[in-house]
Amino acid sequence: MTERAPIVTVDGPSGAGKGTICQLLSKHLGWHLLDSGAIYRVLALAAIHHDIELSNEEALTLMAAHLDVQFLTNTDSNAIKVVLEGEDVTTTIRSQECSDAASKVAALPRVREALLRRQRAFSAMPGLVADGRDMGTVVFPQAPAKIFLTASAQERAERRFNQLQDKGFDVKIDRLLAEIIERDERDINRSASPLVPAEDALVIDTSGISIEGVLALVLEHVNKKITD
Ligand SMILES: Nc1ncnc2c1ncn2[C@@H]1O[C@H](COP(=O)(O)OP(=O)(O)OP(=O)(O)O)[C@@H](O)[C@H]1O
Ligand SMILES: Nc1ccn([C@@H]2O[C@H](COP(=O)(O)O)[C@@H](O)[C@H]2O)c(=O)n1
Repeated sequence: MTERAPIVTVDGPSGAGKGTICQLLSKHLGWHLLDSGAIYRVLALAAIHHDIELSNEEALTLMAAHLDVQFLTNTDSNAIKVVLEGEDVTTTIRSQECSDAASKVAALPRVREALLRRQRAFSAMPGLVADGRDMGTVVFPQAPAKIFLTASAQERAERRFNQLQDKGFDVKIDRLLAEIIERDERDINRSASPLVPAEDALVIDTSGISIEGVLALVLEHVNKKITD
């Protein structure tokens, strides 16, 4: 019988620290990493490139099933390089336009359905750390360790502000806060796979906790559920 890879799911709203924690955790454990948000971002970018309306569920579902995308992991840092139709789009998909477009295509039920198999294919030995909105509820409901990271919208906007300022972008905190609230509302209120903690998830409010502090809490839970 083939052994099932252990899975840790990390869900939560934008800016809660999922990507940061998942990269550190996957490196620490030596496990694979799924950045499911990047899949929705890539699909949104492909739609923009091919002039497909972000509400055209039929065309987007077809595109989702045939998307020519590669996720290449840097073995030193576990950072992921994203290649769409032969082009490195790692930075492009992080733009505000792609964030907004991704949350629009992600609200379409058939698009989500079409991406399920692609996401589940990331599960492989020795294990998987899966980052997203519905990893613990829909994509990997059988995962033994589930985490839901959150923080106040104000704190998440401030984190994003610092992140973008460090990269040299001219950003306004009020605009970032409004965008975070708008994206939260769309993710929480959609009918398909809404953003909600799995019943068996450990919810961690990371407001005022350092990245190292959050990682320690996550590792404690993972050790209890999986590696102990
Ligand atoms: N606990 C924390 N304390 C302070 N800053 C943090 C913390 N966690 C993450 N950050 C910082 O917040 C920013 C956003 O974090 P990250 O990209 O990991 O969030 P995310 O939940 O993956 O967001 P998204 O879903 O939009 O991709 C980064 O600059 C990161 O360094
Ligand atoms: N499992 C997921 C992951 C992401 N989304 C949607 O994609 C948007 C971008 O995700 P990031 O994590 O990269 O910020 C996000 O706002 C969600 O709308 C999703 O629905 N399910």
